[in-house]
Amino acid sequence: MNVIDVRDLRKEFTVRVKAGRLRREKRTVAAVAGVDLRVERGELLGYIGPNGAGKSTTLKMLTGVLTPTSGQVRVCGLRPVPERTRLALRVGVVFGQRSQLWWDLPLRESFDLLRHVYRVPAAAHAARLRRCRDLLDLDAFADIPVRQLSLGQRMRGELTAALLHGPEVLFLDEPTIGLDVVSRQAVRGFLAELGRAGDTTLVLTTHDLADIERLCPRLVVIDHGRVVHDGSIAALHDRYGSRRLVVADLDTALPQPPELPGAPLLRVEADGHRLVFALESAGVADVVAALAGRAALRDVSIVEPDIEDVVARLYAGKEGPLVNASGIAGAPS
Ligand SMILES: Nc1ncnc2c1ncn2[C@@H]1O[C@H](COP(=O)(O)OP(=O)(O)OP(=O)(O)O)[C@@H](O)[C@H]1O
Repeated sequence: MNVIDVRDLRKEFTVRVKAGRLRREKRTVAAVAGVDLRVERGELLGYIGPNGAGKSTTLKMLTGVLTPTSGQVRVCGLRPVPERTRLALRVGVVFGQRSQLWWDLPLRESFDLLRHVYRVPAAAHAARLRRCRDLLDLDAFADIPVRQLSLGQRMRGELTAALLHGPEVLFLDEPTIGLDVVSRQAVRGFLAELGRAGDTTLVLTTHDLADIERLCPRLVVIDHGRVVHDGSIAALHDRYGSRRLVVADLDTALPQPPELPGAPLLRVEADGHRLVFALESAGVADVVAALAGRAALRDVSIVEPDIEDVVARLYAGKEGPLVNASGIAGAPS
C-alpha cells in the first residue's frame, strides 16, 4: 500500500516584486509545480533538489502545514490539512531548523510530556525510549535542559521525540545540517537501523548527498517544483554515463598503453606511470588480469563514480557523459 500518494501537487505563492522605482507588482511563484509521488510502506526516500526547488514546501504540504493550491495528497490515507490532528498521531517530523522540545526542560522530561500529549501506553513508550537511548546514546545528556545542549545532542533528542509515538512515516528536513562527524554518523546509523527494521517509511530532504548514499535506495530529485529524477542512485549514474574507474600505477611506463576490451583508456598520467581506465562492459578482475599480463603493477585502485558530480550536472540541466570526480573527461591526454 502507498503510505504517501501525491498527484499533480501544486503550490503557488503570491509575492510582491519591485517593478520600477516606486512600483511593486504581484507575481505568482510556483514553488511546487505538479509533483507526482507514490511511496510504499517501509521505503527510504531521499527528496533532494537545489535551493528553492520546492522540497520544504512539499514536506509542509505532506504534513498539513501548508494547504496545496491544487492536486491530491494522501498520507497514511489521510488528507493532511483537514485531518491534521489524526495525521499527527501517525507521522513524525524532524525539521533541522525547528524544535519540538521544551527549551527549559531536560530531554527526559520532554519525552515524558510527549508520552502524555500522544497518549502512548507506558510500556510502548518505555520500549521505544530504550531503543533510542541505546542507539543514540542519550543518557549522557538526558538531564540537561534542551537550551544547553549542543546541536548534535539536540538533534538526537529531536529524533527520539519524533519517534516516541511510533509514527508510520518520518519526515526529516536536513537532519544532519551543522552536525559534526560523530553526531552525523550517529544520526545516519540510527536512521539506517530504523530503515532496516522496515516498519517506518522515511522521507529525507538534505543537501548532504552522503546521507542519501548511506540511507536511501530511492532518490527523487526536484527542480523548479518538478520531479526531474525518480529512481535509484545507480539509475542516475546510468543516465549520466558515469562509470567506475580503474587506476593502475606501473613500475615502468609502457611504450604504448594497452587497449583493453570493455575498458577504454581515459588518461595517462605521471609520465606514463599511471593509467586510468573506465569500466564499461569489462569487470575489474578482467582489467587487472589483462594489465598484470602486460606491465609490472605497483598499485591498482577502483574509483567509484561520484554522486555529487552527477547531481551537480542534473541541477545544471546538463545531460550526457560525466566528467567525474577525478576530472577525467573521456580522452587520454
Ligand atoms: N511563504 C512563501 N512565500 C513566498 N514564496 C515562498 C514561500 N515559501 C517558499 N517560497 C518560494 O518557493 C520556492 C521553493 O521554496 P522551498 O523552501 O520549498 O525550497 P527548498 O527546495 O526547500 O529550498 P532550500 O534547499 O533552499 O531549503 C522558492 O522560490 C521560495 O522562495
